[in-house]
Amino acid sequence: MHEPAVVVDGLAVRRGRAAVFDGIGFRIPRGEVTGLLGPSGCGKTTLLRSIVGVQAGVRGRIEVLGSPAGSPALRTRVAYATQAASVYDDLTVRQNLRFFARVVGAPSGDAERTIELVGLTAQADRRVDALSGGQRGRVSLAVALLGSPELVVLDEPTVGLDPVLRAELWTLFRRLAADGATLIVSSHVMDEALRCDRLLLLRDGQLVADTTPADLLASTGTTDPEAAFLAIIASEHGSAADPEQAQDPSRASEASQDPQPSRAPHPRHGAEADA
Ligand SMILES: Nc1ncnc2c1ncn2[C@@H]1O[C@H](COP(=O)(O)OP(=O)(O)OP(=O)(O)O)[C@@H](O)[C@H]1O
Repeated sequence: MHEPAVVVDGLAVRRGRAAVFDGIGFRIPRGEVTGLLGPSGCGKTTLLRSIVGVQAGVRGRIEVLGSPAGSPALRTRVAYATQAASVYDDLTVRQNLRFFARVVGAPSGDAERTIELVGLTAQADRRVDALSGGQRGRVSLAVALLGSPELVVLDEPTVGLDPVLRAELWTLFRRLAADGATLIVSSHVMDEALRCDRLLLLRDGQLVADTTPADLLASTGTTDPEAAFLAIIASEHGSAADPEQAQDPSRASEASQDPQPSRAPHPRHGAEADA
């Protein structure tokens, strides 16, 4: 049995004056796709940033591939694609990939491999500023996949994509895991839960479930993950779930939505630590 890819114990994170997490813990197994799901503002990005080692104000233990999160030894082994596409607008897709391939020391040919992986071969010679939002996101994803990292951390990679593209990306995630990579994929679209091997469900900085899709549905007696999430919330509070949220759990904490600003040009190295 392999060591888990990620071990988190007693994680507490403060951002500004507020505590986002106050002592959560879990394990993420290797070679699987773990979905990090929960409403907007629940702490998904903060947790991903903590795992990647770019979040300030972190207490507790986070081990990634056997080393403390953020260790220099993890630089080429862990990839992180933020919500903001972190690529150069005035370069073509291919130029971006070739540039970042040199930065991370990826083998020659890796630029072409990752362009193909994310389905951008036809756009390879287009400048990034001439691409759609979804295509730009996929350029960022291709950069993250350079050098075949062992752990791939993706913050809402399917947001804003049409259903066909979403399905294609999930096929790619499954393929990467089948080839041995560990993926952590955040989403506030509960339907995506069913595509994961494991699920971490967050709400207001609390880990409300650490489970599998099958167990989530079985334990809540529901047939869709959105209803399951609401059933968990309801059981925690001993009350019926809010029918408003039943329409769209992402509305639960919309007031605290706070998009991440654009980060460092290289997703692999993420951003400087901030609040
Ligand atoms: N730079 C910051 N400074 C202070 N508080 C922040 C900062 N960024 C986020 N927060 C707060 O931390 C909490 C968790 O935010 P986070 O971005 O991790 O949530 P999320 O689940 O990723 O949300 P979304 O799905 O909208 O991206 C929220 O209450 C948010 O307002």
